[in-house]
Amino acid sequence: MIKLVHVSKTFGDGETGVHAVRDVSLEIAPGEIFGIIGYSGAGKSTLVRCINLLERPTDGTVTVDGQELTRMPERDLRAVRKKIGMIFQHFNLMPSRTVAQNVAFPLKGVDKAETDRKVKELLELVGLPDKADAYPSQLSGGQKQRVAIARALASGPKVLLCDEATSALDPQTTRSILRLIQDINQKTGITVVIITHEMAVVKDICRRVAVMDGGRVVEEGDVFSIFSSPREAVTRSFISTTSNLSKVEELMEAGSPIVDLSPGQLLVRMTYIQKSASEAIISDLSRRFGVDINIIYSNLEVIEDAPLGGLVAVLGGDRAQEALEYWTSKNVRAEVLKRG
Ligand SMILES: Nc1ncnc2c1ncn2[C@@H]1O[C@H](COP(=O)(O)OP(=O)(O)OP(=O)(O)O)[C@@H](O)[C@H]1O
Repeated sequence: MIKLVHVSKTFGDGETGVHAVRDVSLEIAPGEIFGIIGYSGAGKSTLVRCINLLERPTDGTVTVDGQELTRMPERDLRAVRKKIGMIFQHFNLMPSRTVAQNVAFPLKGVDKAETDRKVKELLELVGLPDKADAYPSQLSGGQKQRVAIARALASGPKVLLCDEATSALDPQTTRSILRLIQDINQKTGITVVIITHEMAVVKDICRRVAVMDGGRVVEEGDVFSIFSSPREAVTRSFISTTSNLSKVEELMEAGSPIVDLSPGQLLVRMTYIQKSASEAIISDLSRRFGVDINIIYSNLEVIEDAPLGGLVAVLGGDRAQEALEYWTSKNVRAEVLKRG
């Protein structure tokens, strides 16, 4: 649905030029929810604005739904942009217009009866059927984003670009907006691109993710693989924000008594590395090898129907080392952090 080939965007030129996006190639399939994550300044917003040519790339090609946008003159892009809806962190609603008028904005030229029908349908879809006559100032942040989503969908787009769409919202409202986007994706098959600096958002809703750093995509893959086997330091640092498993290093540095070991004990971090890993693995290990497992941190959840995450634990018993090897054979990565 979306194909970027060697896309670069430089603002200004010469020594003062800013290379916001550098040689990015990506393919996003129809109906997929794709995440682009990166720290502030990584180039995410610029890249997403290249998808609808709000920014014209300095180099490379952008193809959406089979049409190469980078070859089109500006006047032809207006029609193409109707296929690409966009929502923003600060909603960008028109304050002097009602909710219904905001949603109807992209429907200019459509007759009144059809516009009214469409607006009603969209407000029902986003769960705000009773807010048609309200003004944006009378709405909560989550409700404003729902209106913005309805407006973005009014022209019947095939792609929805979400630029930090939940960054101004509290965690509970974030979840409800992500559920709504997921619901719309499932009902309509719309392709969704989510720009975010929050790994929790990626984990919650995306099937695949690209990690951006310094204008480049440094790592890309399905969410389970990226979480279980990150290659780049920047990816690991994002993942650590959604897990407490790296906190054990802080305990070790601080010399905490929690990580003092008796002779023969092992301090281990285990993480699932493949979807085939089984959740019964801990009790199984304990029974099979007679090891005591004292869990210090655990962070387990289910992504794509497979357990993801792991735990930090102290293993004790004569067969602790053997038990570790058994874990490894069960698609679990086991790192020994300290030996007693
Ligand atoms: N119109 C512009 N003119 C000049 N430089 C720009 C322009 N837009 C973005 N930049 C620069 O390009 C780089 C990437 O910015 P961009 O907004 O794409 O990053 P981002 O990852 O979306 O960060 P944030 O989440 O903070 O918006 C930054 O160094 C920024 O200052």
